[in-house]
Amino acid sequence: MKVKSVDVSEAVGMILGQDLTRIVPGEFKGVAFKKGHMIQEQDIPVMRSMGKNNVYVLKLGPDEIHENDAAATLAGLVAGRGLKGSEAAEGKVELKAERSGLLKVDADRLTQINLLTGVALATLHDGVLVKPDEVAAAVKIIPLALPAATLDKIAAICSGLPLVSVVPLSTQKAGLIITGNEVYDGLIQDRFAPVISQKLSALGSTITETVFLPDDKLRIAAAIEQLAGKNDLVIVTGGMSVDPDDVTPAAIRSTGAEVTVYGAPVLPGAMFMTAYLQGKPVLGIPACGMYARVTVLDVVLPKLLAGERIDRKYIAALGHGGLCRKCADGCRYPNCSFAK
Ligand SMILES: Nc1nc2c(c(=O)[nH]1)N[C@H]1C(S)=C(S)[C@@H](COP(=O)(O)OP(=O)(O)OC[C@H]3O[C@@H](n4cnc5c(N)ncnc54)[C@H](O)[C@@H]3O)O[C@H]1N2
Ligand code: MOO
Repeated sequence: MKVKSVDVSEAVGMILGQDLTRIVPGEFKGVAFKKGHMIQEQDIPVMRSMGKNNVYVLKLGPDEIHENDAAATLAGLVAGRGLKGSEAAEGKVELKAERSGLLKVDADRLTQINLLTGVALATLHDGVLVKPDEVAAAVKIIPLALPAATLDKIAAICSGLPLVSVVPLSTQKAGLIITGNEVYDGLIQDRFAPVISQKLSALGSTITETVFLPDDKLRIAAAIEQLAGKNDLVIVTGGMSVDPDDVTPAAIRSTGAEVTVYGAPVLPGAMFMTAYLQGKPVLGIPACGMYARVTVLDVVLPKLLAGERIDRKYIAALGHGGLCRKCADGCRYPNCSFAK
């Protein structure tokens, strides 16, 4: 990168090599044009009014890319579907969500890119829900000009596979089974159904049918099979722990469903179960899902609705951050460390 002095009238399209300060007594003193700015036609009279008839410009070498061009290229390489890039300015491009959905980030390749000198790529956490127009990631080029070879390395890391994307949630029908002798017999009023219904509808899905059953393994299993036949998803609440009356895990198993997880390193929600009955998810939700503001269900549901399989490895990885802080001054989830 070389610096040379040119007449401002010849500087259009060239890159300014220094900050230009403008002073209007009593009104303004500050940087009018920043180093790295690509000089535009309309800048010329302003520069002349500042007494600048000649300016220093940067001449990029054949293997150097201006920060804005490099940022735009980097953004294009890393962004997958559901994201749109802003105009590059000061070496930065923001990637905004085009729609609401689940943010997917490949954290390993993200680190590989950030290990390269001169580039910075920051994202929200993998697995968070984003709203339309929310900034989900930002790329920044650190020097004024980036070696072209760095972009080649990034292209190789991305190799056509986007690193960040937004996956829309599908609208699903769910069947709900509320277990518990005390609820079934009317000794206490059900408090679970409204909570599950609200959590699903907040994500655009619905409960089509709610069935109340005592702690009876065979009856719960039969209801699971029946509801799985009519819905995309079955949710069973209560009876998930270790008391003699806690028969929900055994009922789910007895349908022949493949249990991928029983026991999650997420508190609240440790006694959670995920199983698949003929490909349809069956979720066992422990009683904490009824009173705790946020549990493992809030973490898993968006993922499920984005079409992902809930397997043991995914649940095991939630352990790092899986402990809720139970903030005394009010819950801020999802803007906190829980299950990130
Ligand atoms: N010895 C152990 N005790 C407990 C364990 C354990 O591992 N060992 N786990 C604890 C954890 S963690 C949780 S969470 C709960 C899990 O509870 P369950 O899913 O088995 O829930 P239940 O025993 O069926 O009920 C507990 C409590 O909640 C009331 N309940 C249940 N469903 C409803 C409903 N639909 N509406 C209103 N209230 C409901 C129920 O009446 C009980 O009072 O277990 C811990 N204990
Ligand atoms: O399933 Mo209980 O999981 O942690 O409160």
